[in-house]
Amino acid sequence: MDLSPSPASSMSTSTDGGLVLLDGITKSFQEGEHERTVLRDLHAEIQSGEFVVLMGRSGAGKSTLLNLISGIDLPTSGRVVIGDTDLTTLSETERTLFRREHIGFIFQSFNLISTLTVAENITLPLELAGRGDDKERAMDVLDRVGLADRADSFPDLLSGGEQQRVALARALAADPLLILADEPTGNLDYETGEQVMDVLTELVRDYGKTILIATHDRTLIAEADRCLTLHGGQLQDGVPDFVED
Ligand SMILES: Nc1ncnc2c1ncn2[C@@H]1O[C@H](COP(=O)(O)OP(=O)(O)OP(=O)(O)O)[C@@H](O)[C@H]1O
Repeated sequence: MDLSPSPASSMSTSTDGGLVLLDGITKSFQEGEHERTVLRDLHAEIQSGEFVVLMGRSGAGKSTLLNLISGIDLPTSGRVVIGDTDLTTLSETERTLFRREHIGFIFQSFNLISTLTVAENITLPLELAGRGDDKERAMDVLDRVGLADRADSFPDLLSGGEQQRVALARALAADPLLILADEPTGNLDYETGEQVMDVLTELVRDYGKTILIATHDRTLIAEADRCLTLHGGQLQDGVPDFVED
């Protein structure tokens, strides 16, 4: 497989337009002598351009699933196919390269590098993906999240909401086809979380991105094309009928 950097838009989707295919995913963790199965023969497909919200009780396996889709972790069995690439056939290094090029990940805890400026936090992943030190691109996405004037600041000087907006800019900068967000507003107060989600929703729509967001925030369901709920190790279409923890 050729993993050399290429425009993300060149990645083809499977013949029926599916961008993400989860085919019989089972994920178990060893806990001492016991094996704990979190995901069990899970099947799902996400189409290119879809905005999907992932819900489920605490401990249902949302982070586990996002880690499998991003190739950070591997399933115990089953296939994770992104476009025409089966991540389960790649080495760890190949999965890292694939992730840099095609997937933007937004974490609950922002995960910015405190010793780099805001702009450098955005250009570093671009450099790692072989796209050079693209300051113009960094300034463009920073402008879109309303933080162009903070480009030379260090992340610790920014508020939580501002730091998460930088993380959104970083996720979008490499022009990935797929964005994964793991409770992106979990560390923010309600109002700031709403502002960050407004920016994220607008950018995802404007840039035509496919996004899967794990969240407990039911207000996001109205923004989404589809809601998937993790329950009993499997994905169900629709809104959870239980009260979230
Ligand atoms: N590396 C690991 N080793 C062992 N168990 C793990 C590991 N990662 C996750 N788990 C277990 O898998 C289950 C699902 O965890 P996960 O973090 O995916 O849930 P979640 O739905 O994201 O929860 P929350 O909404 O609280 O963030 C939990 O019981 C957790 O303890």
